[in-house]
Amino acid sequence: MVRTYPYSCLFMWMRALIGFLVALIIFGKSQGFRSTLNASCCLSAKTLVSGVSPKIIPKNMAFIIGAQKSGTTFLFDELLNRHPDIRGQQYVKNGKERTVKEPQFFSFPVVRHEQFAEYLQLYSRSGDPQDESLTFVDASPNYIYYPPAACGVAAVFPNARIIAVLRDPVQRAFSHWNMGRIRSIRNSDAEERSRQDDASLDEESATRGFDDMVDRELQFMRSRNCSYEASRLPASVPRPSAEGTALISVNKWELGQNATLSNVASFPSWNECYPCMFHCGFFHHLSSAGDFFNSSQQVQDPPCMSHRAPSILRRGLYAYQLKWWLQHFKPEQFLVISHNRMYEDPDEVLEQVMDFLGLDPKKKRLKRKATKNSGWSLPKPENFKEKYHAVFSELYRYYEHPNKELYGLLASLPLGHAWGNPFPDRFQY
Ligand SMILES: Nc1ncnc2c1ncn2[C@@H]1O[C@H](COP(=O)(O)OS(=O)(=O)O)[C@@H](OP(=O)(O)O)[C@H]1O
Repeated sequence: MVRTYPYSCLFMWMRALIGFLVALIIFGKSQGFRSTLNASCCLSAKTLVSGVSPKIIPKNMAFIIGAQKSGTTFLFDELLNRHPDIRGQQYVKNGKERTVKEPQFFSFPVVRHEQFAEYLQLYSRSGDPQDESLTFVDASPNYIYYPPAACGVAAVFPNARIIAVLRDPVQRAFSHWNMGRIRSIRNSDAEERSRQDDASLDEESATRGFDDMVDRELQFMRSRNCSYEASRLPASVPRPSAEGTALISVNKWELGQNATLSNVASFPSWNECYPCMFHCGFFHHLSSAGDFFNSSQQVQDPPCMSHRAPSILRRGLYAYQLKWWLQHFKPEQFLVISHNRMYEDPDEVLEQVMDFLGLDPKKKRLKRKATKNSGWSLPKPENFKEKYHAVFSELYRYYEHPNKELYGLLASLPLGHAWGNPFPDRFQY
């Protein structure tokens, strides 16, 4: 038998249905950012958080996301020194308590909740995660560069404080190359060392000099239309393909309302340019981040490998990396610090960071004279000023446009206040 409804009843139902749909749209709008994130992003909050006791998830997390070689070690060490409510991951080695600066947990898209539990447990060794006066810090300077990190952190710590220290990208690139060079010297055995030219050593490509590394990476970026040079990327240049994997799409955060980003439309986003870092072939087969380092898969996917190494120039393209992070967090969650300012006036910058983190001012430890050169400060090769003079000049020209984009981005956001002067326009020896 077919039931019929009087019009008034039908009207009520329709009203209820419309009300329900409106509520759904409103709710969806407020949640849309996050649900899109979970659906299409590298790391789902549900996967991670399920199976982990909420009691071990810190109430306050802060992330020093980079950039690599920008004084992040100094910043992390000094924060721990200057405020008792700052905590890092803690573990015991050879009977001694140690603090981990760089957990690097969110750099990898393949992580399981067991590993997340382990990540959290190391924090809970240094304090009660539920204690709201404490701030737990993860200072992994490669987070700014790896797209999965932004969505991973947002998925589990949506209220996190994000700190970025940015250094002149040319000096940063050189410091990075120099670190690889020195590591390579330390790692290679004596016989190997005697055969190699000291200045040409590098961890990723053991015999390359700085100029060679720069050339190689520039060519790679240009071949993909992902060098972010204004002269090379007119609006008509086709956007890079997704390399067989789904492009990551997230709704834009409210950034657009205030920001006046000059040419968002003509440049591919950071994750469009390097989508491989999300779903890279070698990541598919691995069950843990640890496996990555040991796996032979690393060499089985050459196109993806070139996304990872070498990357001394790409790591200095801060504007595009920050725009990606800004799609996951509100602008007021960020503090961007100029490396130069931190070097010139470490006390003032550290005060600013502690205030940003909302730490109890009464508990600040007595101001101590900061050691200017703590962290990694490595000997530079002889004759590097003469040897690399031309390439330094070329790089200052190269970064002119990306830096301009960065300054525009910072000026248009409420985080601009922590920023100092623009980067120097020549190499400071
Ligand atoms: N106070 C202060 N202010 C600014 N810069 C400083 C400071 N202390 C150390 N440094 C320099 O920072 C460089 C190391 O950076 P990181 O600690 O971020 O390196 S790492 O990514 O963790 O390897 C490294 O740069 P280079 O010496 O050019 O390699 C350090 O000398």
